[in-house]
Amino acid sequence: MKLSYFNVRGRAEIIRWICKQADIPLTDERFESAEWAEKKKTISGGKVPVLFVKEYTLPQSLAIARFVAKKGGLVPENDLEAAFVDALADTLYEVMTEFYKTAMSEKSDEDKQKIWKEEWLPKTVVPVMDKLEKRLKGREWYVSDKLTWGDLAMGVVFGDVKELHADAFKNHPALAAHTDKVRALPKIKSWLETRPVTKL
Ligand SMILES: N[C@@H](CCC(=O)N[C@@H](CS)C(=O)NCC(=O)O)C(=O)O
Repeated sequence: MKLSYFNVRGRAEIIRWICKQADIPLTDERFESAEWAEKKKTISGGKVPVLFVKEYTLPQSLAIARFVAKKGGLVPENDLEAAFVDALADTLYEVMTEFYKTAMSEKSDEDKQKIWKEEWLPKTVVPVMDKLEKRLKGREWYVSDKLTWGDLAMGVVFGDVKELHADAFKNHPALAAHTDKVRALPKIKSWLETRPVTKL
């Protein structure tokens, strides 16, 4: 299978993590923004990420993530638990959509940092962190009694948040510990050490 996306973590990173954790071979095709106009013409739907699988081109990051997670045993067998993982992924997707709105704007880097710190973090991220913190107290994994792709999605998002705004985790010790634990999973740790370094 081949994943095609810009040379950023963005909406593709969760898919890359799932494939690493589940040992699913994946060609991680990346392209630069300058190549996009030409590339876009070749992709029905004109958006990325897409997964090339057999003769198909599968769009939508969360559909792709769920597809590879199922293959890799990272979706709970219990339907209700699986739905809670989906709900968690949707919540994190919404959090990141707010982040990308600013990232893609014409604002200066300085203004973007200010908006993320003073608006996005307190208004969008912290209310979600509060909810996650409550649920995680006394639990090893967020939904199920074993690791799911929802935990990986949390690791992707909150790892980045923690690097940017470590202070925000002072009141969220269970979430901080969960983030560290996910990022210390041997296959994830190795990916973090070797993945291309990109801004987003
Ligand atoms: N809901 C879609 C969103 C896809 C999307 O908007 N992708 C952006 C990059 S993150 C894109 O292709 N932008 C270029 C364009 O629209 O021309 C998903 O999660 O995959």
